[in-house]
Parts: sequence; structure tokens; C-alpha cells
Amino acid sequence: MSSTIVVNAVYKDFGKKVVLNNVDLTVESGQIYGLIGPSGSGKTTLVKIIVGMDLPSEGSVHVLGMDVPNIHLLQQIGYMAQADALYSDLTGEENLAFFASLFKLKKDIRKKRIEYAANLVNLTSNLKKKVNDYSGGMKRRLSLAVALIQDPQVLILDEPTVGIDPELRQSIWAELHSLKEKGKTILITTHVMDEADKCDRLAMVRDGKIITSGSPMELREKYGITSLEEIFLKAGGKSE
Ligand SMILES: Nc1ncnc2c1ncn2[C@@H]1O[C@H](COP(=O)(O)OP(=O)(O)OP(=O)(O)O)[C@@H](O)[C@H]1O
Repeated sequence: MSSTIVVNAVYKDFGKKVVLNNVDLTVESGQIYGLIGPSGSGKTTLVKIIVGMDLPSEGSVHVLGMDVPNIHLLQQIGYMAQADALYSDLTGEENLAFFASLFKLKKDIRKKRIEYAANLVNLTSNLKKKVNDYSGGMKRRLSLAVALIQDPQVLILDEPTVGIDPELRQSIWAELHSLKEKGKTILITTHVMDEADKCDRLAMVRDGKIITSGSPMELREKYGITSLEEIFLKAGGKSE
């Protein structure tokens, strides 16, 4: 197994506020890695630094063996942000076609990828509608389809299933597992504990630090708990 994402001693401040404090993280290739932690703990900031959208104040990040930021990584990383970045005057299909065009996919491949991504998030029958007329959940689903459009090697998803109903959530998770089987590496942030349970490995972030990490099973054993929800309570109170 090789390391797809390596975060080395990352520190990030915004003025006087320290948001990430000496974070180390390694995500092996083919893993689904979950970041959990309370609101404001630094998960989104960490994810943005890994994608290359923000720079660390100190420390370094490597993805697929390349220093971040790196233009060659754009094609390799599919990123779904917490806020939807979509063109609301365009239809769902036009949005997907636009993002696909950024990656210079051949016409037949582009068509297949748009069909695949729309189908995965159950938007096929709504593709001709303007995004303005989409519900919040539909916009989230379209954002996930955009993140997948170029068939990236690495997927970084910031709370991807917020506002998505349980049935579709299950089918999205089934697809994430099948992408993992194909060797993709997936980093996800979540507040939903049954989703955390579907990850191969978890790190809990609190006050800008990773306070514990391991497989869901290891964490349950370590803290003597049966539900991951309790990790928030048991691990959350103190740094290790
Ligand atoms: N550009 C910025 N300038 C100043 N402070 C910021 C900036 N971006 C984030 N922060 C602060 O950094 C802290 C961590 O925010 P972040 O969004 O990374 O948390 P999070 O764990 O993703 O939270 P949530 O689960 O609510 O999304 C917060 O206190 C936030 O206010």
C-alpha cells in the first residue's frame, strides 16, 4: 500500500487564531478515510489545504507524491466543497458539461462521464432543469457529480451527504465503496456517525488537532464503547 495523501506537521493560523496545530495525517491509497469532529474544529480548513485551495502557515502536504499546490493534481483530485459552486443559470447538464470541458475529455468519454455521474446521484431526469430550480439536496447531488466528472484518482468530499435522503445516501456510499475497490482514495468529512462507521479509518479533529485515529473497530476497542457517537464524548474532552 502506498500513501496517497501525506500531511506533515501542518499549522494554520488566521491572524491570532490558530486553526490547525501540528497536524500529521496519512491516507493510504484505496482507503476511505473519515475526518470527524465538532463544528469549527478545523476539518474544512485541513481539507482545503490538502486540495491546494489554501496554504498552510507551516508544514507541507503531498498528494500522489507531488507537493501541493500543483497544477498537475487538478485532474487527479475531485473536490466537493461544503458550499455548492455551481452555475445557477445553467441546467444541471450544462454544469456537468462545463466542468467536464475543463478536463479536456474526449467527446464520447465526456458523454459517458456525464451519464454516469448524473445517474449516480439520481439526477438524470432533472438534467434539463436550471440549477436555480433545484432543491438544496439536488444541488448537493450535482456538486458530488461535478467532483466525480473527470474520474479522479482522489476524491475529497466535505460533508457530501448533507441534505440527501437516506436511500440515496446508501446508494452513494455503495458507489464510494465500489470506487475504493477500483483503487480510488477517498477523504471525507462527516457529522453522521453511521457514515463514519463505513470508513476504513477515522481521525477525530478537535481544536485544530487530531486527537485520535484508527479504524472504527480500533476506536471502539480503545475507548470501550459500542457506538462511535460516544467517541465525541470520551475522546473529545481531552487531548492525548
Ligand atoms: N478564512 C478564515 N478566516 C478566519 N477564520 C477562519 C477562516 N476559515 C476558517 N476560519 C475559522 O477556523 C475554524 C475552523 O473552521 P473549519 O471550517 O475548518 O471547521 P470545521 O471543522 O470544518 O467546521 P464544520 O464542521 O462546522 O464545517 C473556525 O473557528 C473558523 O471560524
